[in-house]
Amino acid sequence: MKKSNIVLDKKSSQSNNNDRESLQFTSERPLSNTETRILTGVRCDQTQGHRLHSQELRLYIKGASEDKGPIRTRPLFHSFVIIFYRWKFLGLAHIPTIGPSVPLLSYFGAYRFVHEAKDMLNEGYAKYKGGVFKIARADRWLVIVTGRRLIDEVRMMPEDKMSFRDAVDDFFPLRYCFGPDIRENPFHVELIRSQLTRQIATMLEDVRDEICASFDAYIPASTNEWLPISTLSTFQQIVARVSSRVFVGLPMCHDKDYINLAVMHTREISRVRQAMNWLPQFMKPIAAHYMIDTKHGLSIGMKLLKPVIQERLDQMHKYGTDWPQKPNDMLQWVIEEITDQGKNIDHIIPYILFFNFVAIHSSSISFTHALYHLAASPEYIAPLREEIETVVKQDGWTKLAMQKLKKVDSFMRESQRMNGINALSLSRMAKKDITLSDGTFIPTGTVIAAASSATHLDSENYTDPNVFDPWRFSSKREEDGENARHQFVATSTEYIPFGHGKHACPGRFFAANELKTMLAYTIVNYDVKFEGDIPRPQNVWHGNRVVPDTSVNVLFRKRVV
Ligand code: HEM
Repeated sequence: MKKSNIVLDKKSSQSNNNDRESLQFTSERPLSNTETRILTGVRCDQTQGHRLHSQELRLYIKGASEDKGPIRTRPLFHSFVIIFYRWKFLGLAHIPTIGPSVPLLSYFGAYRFVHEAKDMLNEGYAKYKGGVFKIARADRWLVIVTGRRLIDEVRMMPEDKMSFRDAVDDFFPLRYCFGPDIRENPFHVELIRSQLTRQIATMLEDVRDEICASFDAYIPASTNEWLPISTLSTFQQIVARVSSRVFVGLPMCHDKDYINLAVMHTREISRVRQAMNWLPQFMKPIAAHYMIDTKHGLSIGMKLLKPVIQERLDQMHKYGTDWPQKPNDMLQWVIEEITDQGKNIDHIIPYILFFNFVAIHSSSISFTHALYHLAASPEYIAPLREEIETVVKQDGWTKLAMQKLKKVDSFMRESQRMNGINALSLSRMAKKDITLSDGTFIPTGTVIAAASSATHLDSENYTDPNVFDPWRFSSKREEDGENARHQFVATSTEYIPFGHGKHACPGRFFAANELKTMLAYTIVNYDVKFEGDIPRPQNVWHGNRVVPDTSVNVLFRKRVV
């Protein structure tokens, strides 16, 4: 049953000689015993803003306790209630649970979520679509919102009501991995949103150049033999190099130690993040201290990048804001911002490592997902080749050409719909008590997320949702007025692999151009198929993360033109 928010009116307050205080409240609606206990144990102190002796706290809450007399809490019971409910339930008992909801047994639910997240999310979606359900994680409950209306509602909520940053911090404590700057001084989001996105057209030639060089280096295929490639690890390296061309420029993007740092640091952080999800909040700082060697990553980054940064600072000192051959990359933009803020160069490295982290994993997984569809169904190659060759002949490898590649765009979008990188999206933490439009009460501190995989496989949103239809979106784009809505980068309440709303991925415009160029390059230069001609292997779920099965190889052969 969904419960609305509770509004309490203070009726009277009395002090006696023993410094005891008794308060009387009335509530708008009858309360359950659980709610009464939560209020008795936790909330009243905060609501009134002054300290009360809990064992003397007398609450008369209309409906719940009027026939039983005042509720008296005892210190031990009080502490138990605080720990038990604040930590585990946080007033979420009214939200249906997938898996056991009894406090200690909920750990089994958390364990099950690691191995069977797909089944649990599908079950919750099928039962409560249009509403919410909750799933246990070892460290807290996660409330899952479903349906277009609630997704739209979450996307529109301002940061002071539903915080994206606090949710990210909860899922993944950025400060332990990158230091405090990313959280406290998040100028990088605007930098990606404006500078990087605006410069895509200028940068695409470098991107394509780096794609050619890194494919040659990592996929040395010939025309007469099939070369097996372990796709995800290979494309982590390729994406690291291609992105680094834009993030730190030449020659650093060719430096093996730097690329190694970019890939390994990203992998390490993902590994730690998974492990940390098993720990209660209060243990995370302690665990982070032992599990994450932040300083090591930052100090290697500093060792490698310091000479480059110093050289650029010298140029800035000599020439001011512009000089011949001034680098046009993210490192330069971060240096300028940090020097404008009057900070020293130690503050630059965390941002560069963070860019690697957000870009490399997400893009290499997304690319591998799409490549698996291509390898499983080589019949898609001919129409894609035809489109690419026609467009590139006319417009070269430009941003305009990428815009015109509607089939390639549709292929990527469809792959992202069916696979994605995460079964959850739009994570937020409630900063205030909120009642959603379906009547569900979400108490302060609750972490919520939208069920993205289930949304993408809902037949109300997509016809034959479980079928990979590479031209699903390019066909729609042919219809009047539908062109923009079905592009790879377009988000909506039915399409949330990049999130939706204010915090939708700011890097998606760059990512889409990079991934489309990589896919188009693969298609015109190689034939691909699975080793053993197997069908596309099922994705592997690690909790809510969705990755391609890395136990299979894709075979590459240089195309005979
Ligand atoms: C295919 C590749 C990518 C995918 C699937 C992806 C997905 C996402 C998602 C789901 C979010 C959270 C949105 C939300 O919960 O509302 C996000 C946020 C973010 N992404 Fe991406 N991303 C990708 C590539 C990139 C790249 C290449 C960059 C940087 C150049 C980037 C930078 C960011 C940043 C900075 C945020 C946080 C935004 C904020 O703080 O408001 N992403 N991304």
